[in-house]
Parts: sequence; C-alpha cells; structure tokens
Amino acid sequence: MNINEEPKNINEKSNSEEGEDTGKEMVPPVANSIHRSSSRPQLDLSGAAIQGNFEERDPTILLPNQSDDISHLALDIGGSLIKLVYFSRHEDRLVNDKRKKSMKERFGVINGNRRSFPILGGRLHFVKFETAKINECLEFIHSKQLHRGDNDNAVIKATGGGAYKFADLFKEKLGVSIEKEDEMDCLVAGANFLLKAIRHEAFTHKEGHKEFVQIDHNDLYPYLLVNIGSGVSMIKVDGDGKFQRVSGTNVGGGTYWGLGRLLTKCKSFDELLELSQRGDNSSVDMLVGDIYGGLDYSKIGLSASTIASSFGKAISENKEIEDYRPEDISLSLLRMISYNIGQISYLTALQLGIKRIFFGGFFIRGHAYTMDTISFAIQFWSKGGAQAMFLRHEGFLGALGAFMSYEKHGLDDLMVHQLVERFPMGAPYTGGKIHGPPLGDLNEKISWMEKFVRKGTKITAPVPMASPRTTGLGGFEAPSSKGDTLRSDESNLNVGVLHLVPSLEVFPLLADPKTYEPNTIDLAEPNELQYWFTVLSDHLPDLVDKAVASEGGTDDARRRGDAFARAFSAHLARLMEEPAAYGKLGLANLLELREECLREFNFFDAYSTIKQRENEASLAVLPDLLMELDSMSEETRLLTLIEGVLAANIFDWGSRACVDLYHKGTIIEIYRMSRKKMQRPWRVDNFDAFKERMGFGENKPPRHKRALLFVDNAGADVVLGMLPLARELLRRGTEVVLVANSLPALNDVTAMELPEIVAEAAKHCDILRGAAEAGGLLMDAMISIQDSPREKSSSTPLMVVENGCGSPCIDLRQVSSDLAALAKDADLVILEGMGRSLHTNFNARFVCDALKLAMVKNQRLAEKLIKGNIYDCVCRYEPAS
Ligand SMILES: Nc1ncnc2c1ncn2[C@@H]1O[C@H](COP(=O)(O)OP(=O)(O)O)[C@@H](O)[C@H]1O
Ligand SMILES: CC(C)(COP(=O)(O)O)[C@@H](O)C(=O)NCCC(=O)O
Ligand SMILES: [Mn+2]
Repeated sequence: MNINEEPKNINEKSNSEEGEDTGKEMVPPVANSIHRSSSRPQLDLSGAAIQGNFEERDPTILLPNQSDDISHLALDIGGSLIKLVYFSRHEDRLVNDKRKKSMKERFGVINGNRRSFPILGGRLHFVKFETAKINECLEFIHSKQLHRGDNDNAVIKATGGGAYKFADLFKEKLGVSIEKEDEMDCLVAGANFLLKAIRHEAFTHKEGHKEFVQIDHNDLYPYLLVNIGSGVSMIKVDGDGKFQRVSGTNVGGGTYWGLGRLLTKCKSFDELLELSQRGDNSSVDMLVGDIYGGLDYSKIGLSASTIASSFGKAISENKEIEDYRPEDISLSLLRMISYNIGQISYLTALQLGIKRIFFGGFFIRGHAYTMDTISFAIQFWSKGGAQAMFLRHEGFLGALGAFMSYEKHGLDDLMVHQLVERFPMGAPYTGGKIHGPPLGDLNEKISWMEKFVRKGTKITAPVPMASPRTTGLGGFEAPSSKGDTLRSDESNLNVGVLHLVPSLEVFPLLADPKTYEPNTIDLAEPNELQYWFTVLSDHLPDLVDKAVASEGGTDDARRRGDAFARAFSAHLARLMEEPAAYGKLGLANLLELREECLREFNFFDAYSTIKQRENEASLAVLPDLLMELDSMSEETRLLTLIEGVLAANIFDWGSRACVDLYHKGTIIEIYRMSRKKMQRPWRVDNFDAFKERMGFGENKPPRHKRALLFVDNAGADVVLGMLPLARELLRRGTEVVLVANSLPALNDVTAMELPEIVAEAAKHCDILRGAAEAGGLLMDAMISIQDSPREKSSSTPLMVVENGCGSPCIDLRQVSSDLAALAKDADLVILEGMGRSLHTNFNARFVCDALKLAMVKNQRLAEKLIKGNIYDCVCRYEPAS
C-alpha cells in the first residue's frame, strides 16, 4: 500500500472485533500468570524443573503449570481476632522465551543481583476472623487447603494466646500442629518488615488528614511500637530482633469493645464505632465547665470544654443507663481509651527519649477519629516533639511476624521495589471477613462482587455529623474528623494483596532513586482527583465495549465486562472518598488499577484487534516512509524522525479527544494530518540541544553506545515513529533496546508483540534486518529467514526487552531485571508517550542523556504541565546529570 492510498476507516470494526476469530493472530494469547488470581488447592507438578544451578543446596523448583499453590500460612490468634497471612505462589514471568534466553547469552546479560529465592514470586494475602468464630477460620483454611503446605505433615506457625489455647482444636480439625512463636518477637518482626519493605506503610493522621511518611531505613531505630489489640503492649524497638517490652496497659481495644457492648447493647464492634460518630460525649463526660460554672480554668490552661472526668456526669445525675444515648456513651468511651493510650504512650516515649511512636493493632480499625484522638494526645503532651504514626497493615503485625519466622522463605530479604500491592475486588482478597467457603472461580467472584458492590454502596453513604465540640483532658480541641468514612470490614479495601516479585529492580540510570517520584500529578488535590475520576468514568463504557468484543462478545464476556465496570467504579468511588486509602495516590496508580482490574476479570488484551489492525496498516506504508527518509540529508532526517515520533503518538486509545478524532479519518489520513502540524517550535523544544549531541553542532561528541527506547503505542506510533528513529540510531552504530510493556495496557505495544512487528519491518529494510538478527529478534518471528545469513551478525544489535509492567505509565523504581541489566551499558534513554514521559517521569532525572517525547492529548494536562494546548508537543532533552 502506498502512503497516499486510502485504507479503511480507523474506526471500522473488523470481524474479530465483532466476535469472530480472524484466524490470523499476530500475537499468541498470553496467559498472565503474574497477576491472575485463582484458587487451586491441588499442586500441578507437570513440567516441574529445577531453576538455575542444579548444584545449589536448595535449588528452587519451578512449577510452570502451577498457578496458585499455597506454601505458607501463619496465624496470630488474639483475644478478639484471628489474623491470617498466607502466601500463594505463581509463575515468575511470562516472557521467558527462546529469544530472551538467546539475547542473554549473546550479550552476557546476567543479572548479578538475581538470587534464588525460595519464594519465587507470589502473593501475600491478609485475612481476619473473630476469635469467637474460630470455626469460620478453620473452614476457610480447610477449603483453601492452606494447611497442606509443602507436605502433608504441615506445621503452622502461630502466635498470640490462641496458639496455645487452640492448638488441640487445630490438631483435631485440620490434623496440623501449631508451632508457637513468641508474640512480641512477631510484632516487632512484622513491624520492621512493613516499615522497610512497604513504601506507603506509615502515615500520620491529623485533623482528618492522612499523610504518608517516608521512612529512612537507616534511621528507623529506636521507635516505640504501641500495639493496641485487646490489651496494649508498648515495645521499644532498637533493631531487627532487638527490642524490649517496656510498658503496656490493660485498658485497650477489648475494653472499648467489651464495655461498649455492655453499655450500648451493640452487636458488633463496627456498630459501636459507628455509633460514636453520631455521639456527643458532653452528656456523659464531666467537663471543666460543669465544675467551674461554665468557665475555663485558664490558670492551668484548661478550657471549659475540657473533659475533666470521663463518664463523670453519670455520677451526679439521677439517671439510669437507658437515659443516655448509646451514641454518646460510645464516643465518651472511645475518647477515654484513646486519650489514655495516647498519654501513656507519650509518657513511655518521654521516659525513653524516643520521638517516633508507631501504633498498630485492630483497635485503630483505620478509623479517622480514633487516629486523630491519639495524634492529638501525643502532639499535645509532647508539645509537638513526638509524632504518632499509624500503619496500614495495623492489625497484621503479629501474623506477618509469624509468617516471617518460617525459615528459608527469603521474605525478610525482599526490598521495597520487589513488592507490588494490588487491590483486587472480591473476598477473600479484601482482607475482610469471610463467610462460607472461599471463592472457587471467577463466576463466584463476580456474584460475590455484585453483592459486595451493592452493600458497599449502602455503606459508603455519608454518616450524619453531629458537632460535639468538647475537648480532651489536655485542653486541646476535639478532633474534627468524626470518621464519616467508616466502612464495613467486608468492604475495607485498605490492605491489598502483596505481590512479591523478586525480579523487579530499581532502574539503574535514575540519578537519585531516593527522591524519584514517578507521578507528575499528585491526586491529593481534590480538583485534580475529581477531574481524572470523571475522565476515567467517562471512558469506562467504551473500554467495556472493547474488552467484551476482545473476548468474542459472548454473554460470559458481557457479564465479566459488567463486573469489571462495577469493580473499577467501586475502586474509583473508594478513592474519591479517601484518596490515600491504598497508599499515596497518583494518576499512574489509577491508570494501572484500571488495567489490573481488567485482568482480574480475565480481559487480557482489550485492544488486541485494534492494535493488530493499526500494525498492519502502518507496516504497509513503512517502506515508503523509509524511502522518503533515506532521500534526506542526515540533519533534515533527524528532525523529520523526531517530528514523526511526535506525530505518530497521536494514536492513543486512552485519550478521549483522540478516539473522537479517529471517527474522522483513516489511520494514514490522521497520521499525515498530524505530521503536517508538526512545525517547530514545539511547546517544549530542546531539539537543538539534542541535535548538537547527535553530532550536528560544532562539537563532535562520541556517538551513544546504547539507547533504551521506551516505546508506547502499537500501530503507527511504534511502526512509523519509533522504529524509524531506532533505525537511525542503529545506522550510526548505537545499539538499540526497545523497551516495551510486559503486559498489555490500552493500545500499548508489548514486548511479546514487538519481535513480530520488527520482523515484518525488517523484510523491507536491510538495516533493521541486520540489527534484528544481531539482536536475536528474528529467531522466533514468524517470517521466513531462510535466505538470510545464519551466522552471528556483525551489525549493531536491535533488542527488545520487557519493562516489567502492564500500565500506560512506568514507575522506574520497579522495572524488570532484564531491563535493569541492559540499562547498565546504556547512555541514552528515550521515553515516548504521554503515560511514560508526561504522567510519569516528566521530572525524572537520569545519569545519562535523556529525551522525553510526547504529544499532549489532553487539554487540561497541556495547560497545567506546559501552559499549552491539546496536541502540543514535548521534546525535552536533558543531558546526563
Ligand atoms: N471486627 C472486629 N471485631 C472485634 N473487634 C474488633 C473488630 N475490629 C476491630 N476490633 C478491635 O480490635 C481489637 C482487637 O485487636 P487485635 O489487634 O486483633 O488484638 P488481639 O490480638 O488481642 O485480638 C478488639 O478488641 C476491638 O477493639
Ligand atoms: C492513558 C494515556 C496516558 C495513554 O497515553 P500514551 O502514553 O499512549 O501517549 C492517555 O491517553 C491519557 O492520559 N488519557 C486520559 C486522558 C483523556 O482522555 O484525555
Ligand atoms: Mn500508550
């Protein structure tokens, strides 16, 4: 096809999009093993093989066909709740083909850091049950076969008093022995792990505002750990395994729940907590003003509204329990206990000279008012000198510690960048209460999810606010947040599933990984969140259509599509309500969440048909484009190539404006129109500096040795934009690595798809063919290369590597180890597209030269980021820093 011919309209539906199989799949469907959740109790040992060195003492055995075998379970059986942490293993990575192996052999890409982890990728799940309902817990363990472990004589690690109390019951019901672990050891091990390995674990909570605290691993100790369970333990922590229980109090979570139940007749802890949100404690508590005739006791700094005596009013009035509102009693009780714990914690920290206090235990229950009350107490008594911090995995410290006490699992060696937290939609993944057997398949999950969403909608309705403005004993104002965001345990998605991916690494070319922040847009700003929330919600129907079509448009696909839409909307609603619920929230997280959510409902590549169609159309005109480029002078060509990359970045199915545009013309028409509008200067234009570095100025700097090209979309973007640029670099003797997604996201090209595309392009171009051969790319491509020389090519190699993620954005703190290994010899990084170079990494600095290329396909972003307009372009060149 000629570049001037009119191919069919970009938006015309092909057969396969309507549900028929075209028969010609360019890309084999990829089973996404990393992110898929399924419950399969039996081990599938077929294809088992030893990973790595056979000589190793404890070699890792990979079960390639085993997607979710359970290997470890640990429990913390407390006075009130049973906390369960279990691990499910899954395959490590998906692109593990011949090509990758061959590339590694050829280029000596050996990942020095890669260790043989007994836990080779897998997930940590967090679940809790009421201790009084231990049978539910036993049922859960049994139906998921969690107690089987690696062999039939499983021993379960457990901590908490229940490890002693219920050992016989476990033996009787499950046939397993409980191995008891010391509770304090476990609490400390769990807290240390969380503080070191989870990026957004600790946070402060003041006046309703949650703020994550970046913990410096080298400056963590000493700290005071206050675990508020049924009772309260205060532990001074000086290091790993170095701690002392310095204090405690018997007035804790059990006191609140126990007394509260007696006094209010509440049926559940959450009901009691919810009551407190509508309470006014001045009818129960004796205030300074009650004693001083409405006056402040200003001489000692106590205002009239200070609580002089919790429940003190109950003595002076001739009232019975029925005469008090349960709401007021609950609030009075909650404040009494929270202040008391806050005050004792402060005094303990003061005595030990400790400034940081971390609060754990399920008494906190993620409840804003409780946290604010404790924070006020610490702040007030220490006059700002000490800081109260809370933990997202608040109640799971002991269970995590027990889990870590298993030998040889390698968990304590894991680092922040090797953990990815995901928030799947559906019990038992939510960390909530489990009723009945676990979900067996996607079908059950969808039904459960539908119920969950229905219930969730009811629960999220705002609770009416009362305004009891009484102050605590210190004379400080009452916390303002009444905790109107209390959600039921079932819908409490604050704790996700921790994916352990040992093969992830920090991108080695980041100038300062410590201060690196991937997100350009912080969604903590309410307007910003509202805007992107609307954008994503508006895009949802179209996305569901594409997803359903990609799965054949069957009834099953439609049902899954509907469930996906509900699930994603529920996530969005949850985040609107509490943006920091899942950790610090940036736009990249939202975009990734959408992709993860699609995968969760078995939509693995919603845009596959579109990608294929655009690849074909673009490959058809590539030879003409290459000829046109070859007729130019080198200098003009460089400019034309960059223009080409920017112009072709218009093919973005994630942008509302662009999708609207696609209705107006064919791929090639739009591409040509976009090319025509590419005149410099661009809104951000450092092209001259880049051109100079490429040898067109007075200086003649050495050519780059290796360039990493982070490619974006399939179709014209990669074929007519990035490939010609790669070819130019290759022609100059610069090795090129095309860095593409491991998993599909929108219409982004994946690392699996690229060899095929390159092979197709190489049919018409000697440079690309030589380079692709040298890079081992033609090995498994579906073209005949019979007539090409088989021996090792002397050309500069073109390689492909997966980036380790499945999102339109990229967090360079967590990339594939293969990319990290190839990056070590690279001296040029080119990031392309809005997701990778604007939403993320716009402000990233590198130790090598970096070029960020993108067309801005959103008006608001254009205004905010570059003070420009939609379709403006960014060519940001930054020499090595
Ligand atoms: N769903 C719940 N049921 C009972 N208590 C809860 C619940 N959610 C939070 N709590 C609070 O958490 C406390 C238990 O905290 P936890 O850290 O699990 O301690 P323990 O190990 O002593 O059970 C309870 O005493 C109560 O105050
Ligand atoms: C999802 C995207 C980041 C993908 O852009 P790309 O990286 O392909 O250039 C982008 O399409 C986007 O920000 N879309 C949402 C905004 C909108 O519809 O305008
Ligand atoms: Mn994209």
